[in-house]
Amino acid sequence: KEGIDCRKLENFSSWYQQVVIKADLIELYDISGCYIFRPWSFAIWEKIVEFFDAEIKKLGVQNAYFPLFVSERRLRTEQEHLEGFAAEVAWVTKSGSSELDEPIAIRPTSETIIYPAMSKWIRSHRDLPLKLNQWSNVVRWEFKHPTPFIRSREFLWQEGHTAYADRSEADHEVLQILELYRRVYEELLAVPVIKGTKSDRERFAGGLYTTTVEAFVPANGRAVQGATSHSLGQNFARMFGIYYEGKDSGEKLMPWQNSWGCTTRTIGVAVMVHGDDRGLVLPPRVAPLQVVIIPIITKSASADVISACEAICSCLQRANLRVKFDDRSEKTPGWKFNEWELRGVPLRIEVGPRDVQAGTATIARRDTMEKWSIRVPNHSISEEEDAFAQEIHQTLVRIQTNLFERASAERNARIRCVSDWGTFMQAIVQRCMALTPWCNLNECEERVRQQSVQDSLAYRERLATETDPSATDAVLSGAVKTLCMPFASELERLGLTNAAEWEAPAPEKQCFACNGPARRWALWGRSY
Ligand SMILES: O=C1CCCN[C@@H]1CCCn1cnc2cc(F)c(F)cc2c1=O
Ligand SMILES: [Mg+2]
Repeated sequence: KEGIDCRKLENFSSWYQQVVIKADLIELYDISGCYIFRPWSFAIWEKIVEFFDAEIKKLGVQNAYFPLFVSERRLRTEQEHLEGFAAEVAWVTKSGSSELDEPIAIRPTSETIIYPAMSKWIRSHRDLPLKLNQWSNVVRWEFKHPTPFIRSREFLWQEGHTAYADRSEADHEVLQILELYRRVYEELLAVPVIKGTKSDRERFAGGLYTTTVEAFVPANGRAVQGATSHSLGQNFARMFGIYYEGKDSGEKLMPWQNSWGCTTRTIGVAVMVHGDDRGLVLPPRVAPLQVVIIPIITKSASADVISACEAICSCLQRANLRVKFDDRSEKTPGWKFNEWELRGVPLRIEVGPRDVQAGTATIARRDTMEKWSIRVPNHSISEEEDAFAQEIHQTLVRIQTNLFERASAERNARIRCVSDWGTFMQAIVQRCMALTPWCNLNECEERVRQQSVQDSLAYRERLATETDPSATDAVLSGAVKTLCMPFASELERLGLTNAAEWEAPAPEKQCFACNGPARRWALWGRSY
């Protein structure tokens, strides 16, 4: 199959649609917004699940499974929380040719399914803390343009739902889970994220506060919400009648609840951040295949080359690396090089006749496209085999680190600290994120959203007249919104050293948009 026929930085959306198909991550499907997860992407999700599931079990979370369906009555338990989402709910109204008496919703999230059960299970303080998680699919009938992995009408996720007697324990868990989400992105997917709190406008309205990890796609200048961890306070306990008997007095108390979710959007973010014009670039930690071995066969020396490849393959398999010997005789080495580069395999080992004579092989890194010669072990000496496997493992670690450092440098270069509207809009039209002193008022955020749309349209017009019309499609569409209010520690981690004022802007600081008193530092950007 042919490679990607456009450049990532020239036509990002076409590049992305081609990569997800040609790297065998997904197959298209005849229902809009729905995609088939082929093994190459499902294996990545499995790595994320394996890591996160093990970590939440260390925190005492138990997995359970709740029904896919929820009655209309039950879904409407929480009116205001639903009203904003009603258009996204998918309903079953028939079975066979007969209408159902009552329409049944397909879960878009499971609060209204889980919390009535929780109110039965939580009676005494001894029933707390209750910590449940569900791995499942959910359906949200989005109307915005679908994007594989990033925005789809069905996606896979985990949703955690916990209840605590002690508020501080609940608050602590919110941040523990957020740290796990950071690790999923930064340690598994090599994608840098920024932790912070959502503004009043962006948070989960049914809860108390929302924390988030925010990613960024330099190639198109858009931020992506990576995963969210909410404190619900006692709001849902009140709504669903979840009470328990206090320890000393028999009084009825409400637990403090959290909910947290991470979805298959993770896969799309990694594709967008690391991919290049040759296709997918996979972080070794989640790569379904870490090393592919390719024989360079000539008439004469084929048997020796094949056995040399097989020996290398079994040596690396014994070292628990995910390795494949591509011995297909009907494909040329060149074809195989392109295929495995397109699919993002981190390392390639080539073995030709001269290598067999010299006891060497050629190794090629997918992230830097560097190629060099290495010594292969004498396969009867186990120390040499161990050393070889160790060397390959070290190289994979270097690739993982390089991907994270490269993505971090690119992301950091796209954060502008600004304190007035002009430089704010300049940052935005230059496809950057903007860190600003902000009043933290809802109506101010609303005005920034509206004004930013107008200003970038005006900017687009000016561009169209002054320069070539094509320059205008460089100006992103869509409103600017707050991505998060970064934790002070995050701003230090970003190397923004004047941390002293990061806890809160100095009192004389004014909001960049309305000049009112600045109370927070806010990170803004265009997002998915
Ligand atoms: O984000 C999470 C983490 C996992 C558990 N749920 C929370 C809040 C989900 C917020 N949300 C998000 N989207 C929704 C879409 C709907 F169609 C709908 F009926 C409800 C919702 C909805 O409540
Ligand atoms: Mg939504």
